[in-house]
Amino acid sequence: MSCIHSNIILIGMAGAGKSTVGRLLADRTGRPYIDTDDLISAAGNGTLQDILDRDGLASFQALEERVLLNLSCLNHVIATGGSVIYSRKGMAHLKKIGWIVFLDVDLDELEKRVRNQHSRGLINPSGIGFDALYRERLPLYNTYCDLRIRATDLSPEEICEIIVDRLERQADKSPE
Ligand SMILES: Nc1ncnc2c1ncn2[C@@H]1O[C@H](COP(=O)(O)OP(=O)(O)O)[C@@H](O)[C@H]1O
Ligand SMILES: O=C(O)C1=C[C@@H](OP(=O)(O)O)[C@@H](O)[C@H](O)C1
Ligand SMILES: [Mg+2]
Repeated sequence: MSCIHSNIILIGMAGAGKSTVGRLLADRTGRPYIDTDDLISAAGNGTLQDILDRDGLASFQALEERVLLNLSCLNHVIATGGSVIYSRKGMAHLKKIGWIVFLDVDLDELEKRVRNQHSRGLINPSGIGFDALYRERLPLYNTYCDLRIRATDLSPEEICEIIVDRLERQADKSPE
């Protein structure tokens, strides 16, 4: 989908910077900001880890899918949680309503940023380590994205700049 009037949707591993970049990008572009983690928290009455501990993995994933399918906004910046790529229906919906940007950060850097792997509410259906989770998810992020940014050595401002630049180039190409 063209990125001009649609939502800009950030995907990537936990710790990739989706929420940080999302807020910045919303400020820069004047678009409202949504974090699907906040919607899950509100709908599930608790932190993500609380919901996971209380209701279990399948319920969490059903709730996440419901939240994704209920998104009907236009022109927003949407930061997702790292686990969205496990919902085929949810991702099909996101593809329809937005332009999907994958923040691709190397495993070493993610491990430095995500120290609280066991209390962070990570969705890990196969029960594997963080490195294996990264390898399991990488092809999914790559499959679903419209733009991949190799973000390991970039600041949030630089990532934001790349996305804004792409938006502006897209706008230049569109007919009046
Ligand atoms: N580009 C970046 N460079 C360095 N640290 C970053 C960058 N983006 C985010 N961070 C830091 O990484 C951590 C996770 O960021 P966050 O935005 O919550 O990621 P996500 O929403 O993808 O899980 C935070 O401590 C944040 O300050
Ligand atoms: O990667 C994951 O399994 C998850 C990442 C979290 O969001 P962030 O990617 O914003 O950290 C949150 O959605 C949930 O705890 C599951
Ligand atoms: Mg986040």
